[in-house]
Amino acid sequence: MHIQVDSEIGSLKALLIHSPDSGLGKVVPSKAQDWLFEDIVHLDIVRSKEYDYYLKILLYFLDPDKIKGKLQQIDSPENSRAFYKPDNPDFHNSTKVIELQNLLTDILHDPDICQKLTASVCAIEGCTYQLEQELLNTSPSELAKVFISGSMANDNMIFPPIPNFIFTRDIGITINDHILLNKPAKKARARETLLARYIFFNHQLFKDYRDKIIEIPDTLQFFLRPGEEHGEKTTIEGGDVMVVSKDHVLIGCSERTSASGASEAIKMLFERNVVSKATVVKIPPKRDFMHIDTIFTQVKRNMWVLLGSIGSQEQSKGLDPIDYISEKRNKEKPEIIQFTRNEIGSPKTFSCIEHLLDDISQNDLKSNRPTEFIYSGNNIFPYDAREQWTDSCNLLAIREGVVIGYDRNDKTVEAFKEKGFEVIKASDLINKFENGELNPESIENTLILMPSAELSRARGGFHCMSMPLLRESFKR
Ligand SMILES: NC(=[NH2+])NCCC[C@H](N)C(=O)O
Repeated sequence: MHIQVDSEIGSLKALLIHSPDSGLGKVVPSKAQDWLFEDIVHLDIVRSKEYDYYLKILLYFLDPDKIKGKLQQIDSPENSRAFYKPDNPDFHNSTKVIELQNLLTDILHDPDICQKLTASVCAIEGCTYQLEQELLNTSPSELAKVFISGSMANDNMIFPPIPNFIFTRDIGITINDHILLNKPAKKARARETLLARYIFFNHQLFKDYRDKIIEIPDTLQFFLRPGEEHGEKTTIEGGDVMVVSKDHVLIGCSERTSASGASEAIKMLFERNVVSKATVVKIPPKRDFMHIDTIFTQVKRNMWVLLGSIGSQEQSKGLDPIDYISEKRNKEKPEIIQFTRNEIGSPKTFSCIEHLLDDISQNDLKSNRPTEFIYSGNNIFPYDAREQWTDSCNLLAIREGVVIGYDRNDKTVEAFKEKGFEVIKASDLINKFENGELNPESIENTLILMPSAELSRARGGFHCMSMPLLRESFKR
């Protein structure tokens, strides 16, 4: 396995994903908020009417042999979605679109690892010794399901599910040939981190990269502080880390990534020579902005989608006295601080997000065209905020100019069309691929729309639902 990601938009060649497991269908309303869902989702619809399309699109672009010309067969009712079920013998088993659950199953075949991981999971979930023994007698593929869904084969819930495991972006980030593991802010995501750590350090796939995995330790001061709740934990989640060029990484300081998390990450990336420039984007610690990738992502070397209220627009003062009296307008303004490896002591600042993104497009990526911005909800209130909440700004670039997003963000879609983008529903695109009318190589400047009514309730988009491992090197 070759691992290398040096941009947000180079052609995607391999990624880690996790398809919605039965745990998503066990979120209860009283725990939805604690488990970081705002609502409960309908599992069957999330899978067969929504996520399966994501998988088909990914396979068509990354691993077409698995799917091309075979869809009628794959999707025929008598196959009951076997192709999409990780534990089924007819699972697609792509080595480009890689399912985390299967990597977990693989490592659990090693008795030593199985024992250690079972003990660790039982420790963090407070299981009895007897339950631990029972789990040790469970087959690797079943055990992987239990660790992820929290339920035994007989459907008994033994610990909470980890429904956010579908957001593979957040568990780790590939930065060039290194993998930065997360340190989650929320308890609901702790087991995901444990499983991911075991996978990256033990799976054969990553065996050449073990000394390139970066883990962020807690600071000593943290555990010496009195009390149970620590406001200033060292935390970092993948949605806050963006590799915008081979030398430059953005790190959000947000509800999920603390100042010390960002600072430790920068120090380690500089020490190991992974990048030479790191920019911290400090955003308000709000639920709807949980990570920086919920408010902006990249579409092309000179094009970005973002939420206008955190950009320059809102800050410009007009002829209304309130602009000068009220502080409110500036509250959402991010603070942007850029460090370079050799001059940490003299950071540079940017006055607004557009200036930073423009600098990246022009100077890091050497775009020879003016930088353009597409705004959530076409920058019209209240659609800007509504559509950001349903991930209008959280797009996954399959390659430069070809991005995947939700079908529910109508005004943002209009904004894309105004910039000359083709907009096509995933199901139509797949049909056109199947009947030969279109082929993945020739698609450009396109926004692919995924069905989203249920999936969007999980509060993340396709940028969150992907952890790129390999992108074609970005040519400047
Ligand atoms: N990179 C992201 N924006 N991830 C979104 C994660 C959504 C998830 N429900 C959470 O709150 O943790």
